[in-house]
Amino acid sequence: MPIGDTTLPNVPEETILLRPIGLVSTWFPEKRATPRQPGICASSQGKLTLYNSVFTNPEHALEGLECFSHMWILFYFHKNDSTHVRAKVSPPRLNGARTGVFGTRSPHRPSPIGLSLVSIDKIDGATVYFSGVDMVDGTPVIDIKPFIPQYDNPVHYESPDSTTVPSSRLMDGREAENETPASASAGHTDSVGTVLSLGNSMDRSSLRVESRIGEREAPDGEEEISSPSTATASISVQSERTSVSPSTQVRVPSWITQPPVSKLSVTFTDRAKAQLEEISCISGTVESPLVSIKNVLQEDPRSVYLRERWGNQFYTFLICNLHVSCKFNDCDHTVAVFQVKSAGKLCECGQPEWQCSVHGTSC
Ligand SMILES: C[S@@+](CC[C@H](N)C(=O)[O-])C[C@H]1O[C@@H](n2cnc3c(N)ncnc32)[C@H](O)[C@@H]1O
Repeated sequence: MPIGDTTLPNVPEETILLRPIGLVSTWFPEKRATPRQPGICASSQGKLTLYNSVFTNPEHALEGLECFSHMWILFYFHKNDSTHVRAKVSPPRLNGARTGVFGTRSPHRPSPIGLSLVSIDKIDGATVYFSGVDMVDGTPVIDIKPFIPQYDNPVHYESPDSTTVPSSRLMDGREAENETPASASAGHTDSVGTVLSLGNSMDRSSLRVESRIGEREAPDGEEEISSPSTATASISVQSERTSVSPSTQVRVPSWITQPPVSKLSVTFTDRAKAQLEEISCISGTVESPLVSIKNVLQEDPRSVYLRERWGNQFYTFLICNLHVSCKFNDCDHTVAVFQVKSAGKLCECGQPEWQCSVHGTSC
């Protein structure tokens, strides 16, 4: 087909049918307070169970995936309320500024497909257990693919032994082997012109971070009127290795590296702590939910609309078997958890009862 010809043969403009391969189970029954990217709750676990209908033996399709530490999940934003998609969205971390939907990771897009990089914990039959969750419970999965830094990372280079590239931090905060410097750039940012060493002796790569005004990712797609941001920044990945070509420069806007909104400080009242401890006696799983609650709240899960319209408001959400109530204080960038109630027991299999379809109410 000639370049520029926008008509594709045999692909009707509005009807590409895709078949989900399975569903994910996560701790987040609602969109509200679901982490905006997998790295926010890097240790929060989810699982993907393949449908029997896709393959007669779905576990066969997973053979070989266990050799990889991470995988991409492509999923369908099935809980989007509106079918009306706008060209510009207001990501919460852009603090009200609008930007083009394709310049964001907003769920509100013409083809509502999500893309998350997660860490593979275990594969058991037709189920993949993973860490790093930004999906609502029950989200349909369209596809999964192994994460291959040699393919997926623009800073591709040949290492001397061709398989060993330096270990460094991935976006989900875990250590991973076979990772190249660019994906390690998140979280290693500094002010204008700072050169950051990745600290590995093998490739001696360094990051030059040139950023001006700060903003950051994590859109929720809400449309609100506000002044557009003109902030720009670039991250140049520089390497002393000769095999790295100029095309390895990676650029992101400064709202990824330096958000205009600060992280919140999360506190628990004594009452909330006591309630958590009490629930922990029942479920025995409080430590991770506690960490997850903190991680969710410090990133401010509210939409810009909620934040601007309702200011220092009470906010409640569900996480695992917990119903959490808190209060934001936007003046001092704090959020206090004042109540944690049980939102149902945990099933004997360790999942919240609302989530367990196998055991249901019998346990
Ligand atoms: C900002 S998106 C990012 C998803 C993915 N990492 C990406 O970049 O494409 C994550 C947010 O989408 C929303 N979300 C998650 N699962 C969803 C679903 N099944 N339907 C609708 N919205 C969903 C939640 O509000 C979550 O915080």
